[in-house]
Amino acid sequence: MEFPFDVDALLPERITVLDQHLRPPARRPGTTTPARVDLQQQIMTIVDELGKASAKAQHLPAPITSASRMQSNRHVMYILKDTSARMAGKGAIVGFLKVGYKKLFVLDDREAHNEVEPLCILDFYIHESLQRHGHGRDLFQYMLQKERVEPHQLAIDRPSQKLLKFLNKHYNLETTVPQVNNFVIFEGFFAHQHPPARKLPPKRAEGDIKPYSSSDREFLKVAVEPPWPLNRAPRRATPPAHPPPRSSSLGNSPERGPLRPFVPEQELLRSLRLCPPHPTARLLLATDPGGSPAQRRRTSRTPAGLVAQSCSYSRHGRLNSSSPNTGLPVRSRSCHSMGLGRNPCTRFLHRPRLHQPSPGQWVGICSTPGSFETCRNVAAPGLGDRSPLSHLQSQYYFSLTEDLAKARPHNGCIHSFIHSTGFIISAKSFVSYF
Ligand SMILES: CC(=O)SCCNC(=O)CCNC(=O)[C@H](O)C(C)(C)COP(=O)(O)OP(=O)(O)OC[C@H]1O[C@@H](n2cnc3c(N)ncnc32)[C@H](O)[C@@H]1OP(=O)(O)O
Repeated sequence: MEFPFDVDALLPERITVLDQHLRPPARRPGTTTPARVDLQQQIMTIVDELGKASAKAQHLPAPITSASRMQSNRHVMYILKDTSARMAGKGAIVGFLKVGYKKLFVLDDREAHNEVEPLCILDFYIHESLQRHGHGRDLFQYMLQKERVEPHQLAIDRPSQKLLKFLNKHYNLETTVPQVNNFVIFEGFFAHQHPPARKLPPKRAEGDIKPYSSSDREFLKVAVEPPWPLNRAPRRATPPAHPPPRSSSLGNSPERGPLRPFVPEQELLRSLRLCPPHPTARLLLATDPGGSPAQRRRTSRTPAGLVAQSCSYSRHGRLNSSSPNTGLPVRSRSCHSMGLGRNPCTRFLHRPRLHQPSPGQWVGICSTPGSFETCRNVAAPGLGDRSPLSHLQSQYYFSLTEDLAKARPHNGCIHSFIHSTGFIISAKSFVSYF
């Protein structure tokens, strides 16, 4: 990739490492030095152009690498310059590799959750005219040495087919450990729990819960795939027919498509709290023995969820049949079809109806796409005990109890799922419930 300025002088080394400051490297002695601000502008132009080229190569609707994203994240970019004779003069850029540490919740091969902070491969691109010439390997190898990591310790953010083949060829990475998020990890990831895959403290204060561990590609999300556990892929020994993010990366592996604005979780939650109840909800609340949402939030036992009765989904595919566990009526009708699915106020309607969870039982919720929270369902009065599982990347509720495998998404309704009792549980209602 060529630029209208002297790339060769701007980046004296074959590989340049950039962090969030995007500082221009020191220039070779004897080189004329333009104003520092101009140099930084040139660096930013390179980063932006590389990001665009990478997005195009990966058929992404928008770049996931840009100067502004670099400045707002603690990512590291390795930029490879073309040092060949044909590029004598202004020089050219061959490609780049972007990495960064991310707090992730990953499943091990026993499907146990592990909170780790591995180095992640976030973006990787070699110019089309120079692919399969070993440049990618040079860059990758340099990064491994600089970051002092082994390939199997890495987590890869939605790798492309080419990258999977690359990792297989150069580093023998083949068998993946299925995940519920967009990240792909390989066998051996848990073999060495020394940094960079450092385990995080098991618990953190409620206020610390943040919607983090999101994939850099999260904001590109548009379509909702069948959620976990429905889309669970078996452990495989060979690279998948489709890129793992779409097949083995479970839960939120969107198809690439047009951009949709991402609503931050806190914003959504704020709006949830401020949002007046849905008119129907008001009606229900008026006759609700459970009292105000605040009261319910402090109650671990709830009366039957009204909408759970009127808007539930039959796992047995019968209309107006009864739930096998509760005897209550269930119908194959989605929240969306009732016009309720995306209304935050439906939390009042989708009253959680767990089958009297026992003290200390874990139940999971997802409050917004791309973030996840869990609450310990405590029998004692008071607020539920928030867990650090907020890092889990799932668009769906799920239960961490023995019912987990039976939990199913509500038909097309991304904010609710069907508990094994047959009741619809809304993530949002759960937030307010606790
Ligand atoms: C987390 C993420 O960043 S996912 C996005 C990864 N980036 C992309 O998919 C963008 C387009 N692809 C590229 O930019 C490059 O192909 C990269 C970065 C994946 C690899 O860089 P390269 O310089 O081509 O790699 P290098 O030459 O060192 O290794 C070649 C090997 O990579 C794999 N590979 C590279 N290109 C291809 C391709 N078109 N088809 C299949 N495999 C490929 C193969 O294993 C290949 O070995 P082979 O030629 O013997 O089959």
